[in-house]
Amino acid sequence: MRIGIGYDVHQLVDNRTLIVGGVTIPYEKGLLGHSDADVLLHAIMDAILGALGEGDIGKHFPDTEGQYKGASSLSLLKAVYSMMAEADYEIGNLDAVMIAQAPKMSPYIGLMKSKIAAVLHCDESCINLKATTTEHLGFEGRGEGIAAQAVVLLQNCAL
Ligand SMILES: Nc1ccn([C@@H]2O[C@H](COP(=O)(O)O)[C@@H](O)[C@H]2O)c(=O)n1
Ligand SMILES: C[C@@]1(CO)OP(=O)(O)OP(=O)(O)OC[C@H]1O
Repeated sequence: MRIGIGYDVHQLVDNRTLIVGGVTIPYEKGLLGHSDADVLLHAIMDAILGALGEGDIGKHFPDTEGQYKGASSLSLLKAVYSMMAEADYEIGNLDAVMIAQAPKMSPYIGLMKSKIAAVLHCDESCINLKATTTEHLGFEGRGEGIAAQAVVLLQNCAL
């Protein structure tokens, strides 16, 4: 078994679509990034890459490369899943938290879980997603950005 953690932050700005956990969420702002800036999927990918001892998403999908401009983070997650499967690992369980004053994430968590489970070829019961505000404290609390943290346990499926 191998464990990994991931953490990511993206700024909330005007004129961007808000995509979190592979789901488009109606909101007045969206996250800024080279890719679609899906902060939750970025934290999950970093956790998986960490567990594999493979660095982070910046190493595999550099933001200096045009091919990742506007990239769907679900497609990047598919590439991370391929690395994981190639190394004979499967998801044991994954736990993640989104830190956002707004919007309310709970209505979208079911759909996020189904999209992530489909890409990672695991049962939805292996994935736990949650959200918290910071009670208006800090950059998340001021609505300037959204953060996400993830922890993943990988199991060796060749054993
Ligand atoms: N962006 C968010 C933040 C929170 N939630 C849900 O609300 C609950 C209460 O949040 P607190 O920060 O006041 O603890 C939290 O447990 C989440 O279920 C949310 O959906 N979206
Ligand atoms: C996802 C990548 C893809 O170029 O770009 P960003 O959307 O800017 O996201 P970040 O969390 O800064 O990670 C770096 C890159 O891998």
